Amino acid sequence: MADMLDTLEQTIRARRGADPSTSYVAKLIHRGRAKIAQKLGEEATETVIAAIQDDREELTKEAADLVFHLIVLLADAGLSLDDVRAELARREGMSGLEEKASRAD
Ligand SMILES: N=c1c2ncn([C@@H]3O[C@H](COP(=O)(O)OP(=O)(O)OP(=O)(O)O)[C@@H](O)[C@H]3O)c2ncn1[C@@H]1O[C@H](COP(=O)(O)O)[C@@H](O)[C@H]1O
Repeated sequence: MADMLDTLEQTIRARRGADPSTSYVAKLIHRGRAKIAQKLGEEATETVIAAIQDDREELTKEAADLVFHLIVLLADAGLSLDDVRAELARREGMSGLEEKASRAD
């Protein structure tokens, strides 16, 4: 079965050039990188609030919004979830100290 995030990423990529009046992804990308980043920041804040309030249902919804907007931002920047996976896999193969040093580069 295809991973849900991979399917969503494909849909987001396909919607980038769609009509902004019918596609939220197209509308957001049309508004530019700074707007996408702003939305990601808002969703991150809402996720943090839900976590602090220990509201598991709201936390799940806000986390979904956060991941969705992160994929939109990555797509707009010409990056993909595979790039993030590769970075995480690279870190997994390192010792803790090596990983910390590589992030400081
Ligand atoms: N997963 C999502 C998804 N998650 C969140 N959102 C949208 O993110 C927005 C966040 O809510 P806000 O109130 O913060 O934003 P807003 O008021 O709509 O926008 P602003 O004017 O504040 O910028 C809402 O409009 C949600 O509908 C999503 N919009 C689309 N998708 C999926 O993305 C795919 C492509 O969607 P379209 O581009 O609309 O075809 C489809 O598979 C959709 O299911």
